[in-house]
Amino acid sequence: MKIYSADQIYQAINTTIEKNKISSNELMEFAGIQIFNWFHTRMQGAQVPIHIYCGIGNNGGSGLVLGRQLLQHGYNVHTYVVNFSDKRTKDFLINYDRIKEFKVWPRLLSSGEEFPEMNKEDIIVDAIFGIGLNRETSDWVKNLIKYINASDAYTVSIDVPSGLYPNHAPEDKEAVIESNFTLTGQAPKLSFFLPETGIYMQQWEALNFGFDQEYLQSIETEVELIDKLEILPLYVPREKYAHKGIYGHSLIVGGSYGKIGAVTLASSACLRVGTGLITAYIPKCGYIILQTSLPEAMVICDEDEKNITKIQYDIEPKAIGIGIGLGTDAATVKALKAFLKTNKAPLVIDADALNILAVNKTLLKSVSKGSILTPHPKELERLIGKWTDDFDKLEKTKAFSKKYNVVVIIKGAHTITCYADKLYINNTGNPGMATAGSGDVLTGMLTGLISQGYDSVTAAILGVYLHGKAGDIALTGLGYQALIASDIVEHIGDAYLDLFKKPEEPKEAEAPKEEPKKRKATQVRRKR
Ligand SMILES: NC(=O)C1=CN([C@@H]2O[C@H](COP(=O)(O)OP(=O)(O)OC[C@H]3O[C@@H](n4cnc5c(N)ncnc54)[C@H](OP(=O)(O)O)[C@@H]3O)[C@@H](O)[C@H]2O)[C@@H](O)CC1
Ligand SMILES: Nc1ncnc2c1ncn2[C@@H]1O[C@H](COP(=O)(O)OP(=O)(O)O)[C@@H](O)[C@H]1O
Ligand SMILES: [K+]
Repeated sequence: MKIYSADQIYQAINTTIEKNKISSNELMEFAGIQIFNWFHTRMQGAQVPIHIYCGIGNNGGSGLVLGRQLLQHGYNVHTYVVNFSDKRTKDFLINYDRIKEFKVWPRLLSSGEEFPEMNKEDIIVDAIFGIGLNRETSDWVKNLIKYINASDAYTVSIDVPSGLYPNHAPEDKEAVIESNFTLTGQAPKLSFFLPETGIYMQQWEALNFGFDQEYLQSIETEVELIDKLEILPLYVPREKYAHKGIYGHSLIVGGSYGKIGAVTLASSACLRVGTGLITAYIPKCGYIILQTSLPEAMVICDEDEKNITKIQYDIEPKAIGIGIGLGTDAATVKALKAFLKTNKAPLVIDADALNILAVNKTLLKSVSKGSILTPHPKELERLIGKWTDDFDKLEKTKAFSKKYNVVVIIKGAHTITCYADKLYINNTGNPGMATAGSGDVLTGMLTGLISQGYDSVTAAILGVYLHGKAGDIALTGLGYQALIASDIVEHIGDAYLDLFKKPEEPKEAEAPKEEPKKRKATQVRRKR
């Protein structure tokens, strides 16, 4: 799914209006009705008080359309206008007038006013700011946002949690709505997926706001969200007459005394993802461990007992995963330097190999074409330096990727694959994967995918997706705490099989039950 910038969304709104010869207000009405339908399907007429906070721009206008629709259908609605400016938009004003048809006069909130009384069982709709936010909010609006956050009532934001910019970091972390559910127009925004800004919402859903589809499809975006739909065209099926030689010989270089398990995990993941052959290059101390725990793997031993001191072999690997469990012994650093100068095979560089590169940056020039770097946040910082916020981190990573012509995978809850100016945000995976060795599994998978012939960008996008999906499937029956890295390996097959499962049919709206929906909503609510 494409992720549009705020400018691109405004362009889409303007194009939709011009091309389809509709007014901006008609488009807002359409969006407001979609939001109303979302509520109506879930609430089925329940008389829970709904407090709608509307700004004076078009986000607020959409809130007023929702308010009018809810009133028309007999809901218990309280509307407020957050009067942060006297520059009200035309469509806000049209809808401000129209809600009065229902003999409802929204309460005006401005500096110095008491904030409305609310109960924690109520529902709040946040339509204060949308993507038009362009500067820090005034103190009283910030206080209102803090008041809403402290209310403990279920909060649904329209388009974005107010105070959150789609494409850069908020100046003040307290001046952002903590939303339980964000109903976003057409496609999610970049800030929904970054660790510092994604925390402002628990869930989101993209609603059809009626923007011109043809135009949306024609826009090139820098950012894409990766789900099954994006993955299916990347998958290459196996040939009937295939033999193991076709799917490549992978080499995993790593391990040191006490860290042979990392190589075992990566090698088994590499096999499970489909490599034809696998060899592990390890220090002598790992020989029996590896041959016993993974009989499918071949092993080449370094002459040293505990560390890798020379990377030499007589095989021709199609891809090499390097760095896991490697350590940073002086002899290992020397071996890595010598190896990088002669190696031509694409690399998947992880863990200590990244740390060695970070303190010997000139070595980055010797990294072979088509290589992938897989840093977790600390390793990334060592490579690209400190960043001011997550958006700055992305810019620095892009610059790094371009400078050294490498794919960089920024590991995290939403792992991001960066190649030059493009960012691919992964949407599988779960916090159960924050466990020792899960990164080693990813390294093995990526190596195995390149060996099978996927180019490095495709291998990165596909590998990260399958890794997360395997973790998600493993989670069932295990739970977050018990999931360990070997479980991810064991479910790689299921992650492949899941690609070909039909998507679940959308469930019909449930008939209203005695228990009102809002109870359910309050029970699952977890504000920070
Ligand atoms: N037909 C349509 O157009 C549709 C629009 N839709 C909806 O419109 C939303 C975008 O609307 P929007 O452009 O009016 O911006 P919005 O976020 O409501 O902000 C209002 C204005 O506030 C101002 N301002 C900014 N920062 C400020 C600050 N810190 N403190 C005080 N004032 C501040 C700034 O104006 P300024 O003062 O800079 O001139 C800004 O323009 C979008 O998110 C979606 O929900 C959908 O319903 C689909 C149909
Ligand atoms: N909260 C999370 N949600 C989804 N995936 C996660 C989460 N935390 C970690 N992961 C994934 O687990 C892996 C951890 O990698 P890494 O930190 O290198 O682990 P290790 O060094 O122990 O192998 C990454 O692929 C990362 O994306
Ligand atoms: K909002």
